[in-house]
Amino acid sequence: MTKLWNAQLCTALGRGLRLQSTAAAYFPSEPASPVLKTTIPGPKSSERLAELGKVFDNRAAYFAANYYNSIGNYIADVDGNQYLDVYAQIASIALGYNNPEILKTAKSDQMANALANRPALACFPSSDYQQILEDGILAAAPKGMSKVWTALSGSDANETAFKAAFIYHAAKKRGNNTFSPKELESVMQNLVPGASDAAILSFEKGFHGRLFGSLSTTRSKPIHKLDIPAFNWPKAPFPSLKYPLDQFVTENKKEEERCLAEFEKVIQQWSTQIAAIIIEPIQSEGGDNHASPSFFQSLRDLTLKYDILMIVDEVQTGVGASGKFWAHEHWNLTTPPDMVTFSKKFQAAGFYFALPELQPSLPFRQFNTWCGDPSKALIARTVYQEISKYNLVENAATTGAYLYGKLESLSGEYSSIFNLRGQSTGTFIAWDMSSSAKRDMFLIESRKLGLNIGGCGDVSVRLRPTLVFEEKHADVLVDIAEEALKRLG
Ligand SMILES: O=C(O)CCC(=O)C(=O)O
Ligand SMILES: NCCCC(=O)O
Repeated sequence: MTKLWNAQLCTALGRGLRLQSTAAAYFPSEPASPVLKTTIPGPKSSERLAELGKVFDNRAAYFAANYYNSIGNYIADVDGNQYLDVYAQIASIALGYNNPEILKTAKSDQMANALANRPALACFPSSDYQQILEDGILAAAPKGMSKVWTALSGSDANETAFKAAFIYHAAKKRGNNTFSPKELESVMQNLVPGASDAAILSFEKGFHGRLFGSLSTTRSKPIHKLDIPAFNWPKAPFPSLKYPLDQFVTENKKEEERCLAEFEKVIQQWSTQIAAIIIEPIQSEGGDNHASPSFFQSLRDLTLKYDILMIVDEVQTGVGASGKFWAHEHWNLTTPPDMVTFSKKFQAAGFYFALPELQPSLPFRQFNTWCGDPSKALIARTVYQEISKYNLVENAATTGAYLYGKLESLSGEYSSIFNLRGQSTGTFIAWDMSSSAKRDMFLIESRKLGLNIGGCGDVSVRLRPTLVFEEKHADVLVDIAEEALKRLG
């Protein structure tokens, strides 16, 4: 009895301690608050950026970082300043800077071997690649998916998913694996029937990358797309919800119904086959736009009705920050999506799938020299294992709920921040400000106060901290945000 009680107490304490102190356990010397040694940007940062700018376009740079001195949730710059980082390399640092377990993996023999002898994976895979995948990327696979194709970036993950969708539909139409002479000849002229005129449908304000195919599905900002040739592919509206959600239930339901009706109309009227739709669970670059689980369920139903594949782009939402490992788990779909793409916090990129037919009938069709990178798959394995060991998805959910509560109070006090969103999506929280200029000023003032924070859409501020972001970090974030708001007046 005593033994059992002790065991239960230890488990409960261990869990509590883990939830409270993972950052402290990993990073005993993480600062308690930002360290500011110079004005921001500091003189060395400006000098470094000016030098780098002579050979590399760094006009988007915020400051010159010092990654040796960055630790946990704090990023350092070359002037010795340390900022609480709630942008985390555009949502891409899962376990904090210089995480000891990531460093251990980085310094392992297996990593050295993978880096020194980078394989052309499809032709010469190493004997341990399956195990690396099974213990990491595949162990994390969304429900219903047991296969993966690894890629090089989020854009590449999406584009390889598009290719799988086109090849899948063409094979289905053809009914066999024999290509006609006309197909073989026309494809070399970039013409149908060898080249496909099928399309990928995406949503207004969606962001799916910047390569040629993925850019055609990106609809967030004109500046990304200007001057680049684009496919003539369809788009459908994404709901524009009103906040707070509980005050606009009827309006928001109507808005989602409008978007679904429009979506179905686009499908019915499009003149060529729509091979797949691609959608983010929370549109990120385009402004942190949310929709309800029932909206996504209805989309899924419509894709099944019209024999269109559903690709869920979890490049930014995946790997824990939404309070679920995969954000689409919030929807409880009756039928899983056909493909789920990933990158960012996993460092490795690619797409998961279930249907065996999403693998082309022949090799060298879905192919390039690298087909991913075992060194990144090793990092993904450590990311997954550490997330599991320390319940970091749960940490994102509970810290997010705490942070949301504090921000809700702040938005009650300061009318300059509104449309707070992300109430039950972990630390995936955002809000709007009255104009782009105001939002940009807020980001700059926050940085001057030691908070590295990012924007999205035209007027939104988005939070993308690591998975080892805890309540003590949330307190620092909210204090600085309040001070920045006061300074803006
Ligand atoms: O800002 C984002 O959400 C996406 C970042 C990115 O991949 C890009 O801008 O190309
Ligand atoms: N989508 C680009 C994000 C870069 C930035 O504004 O920080």
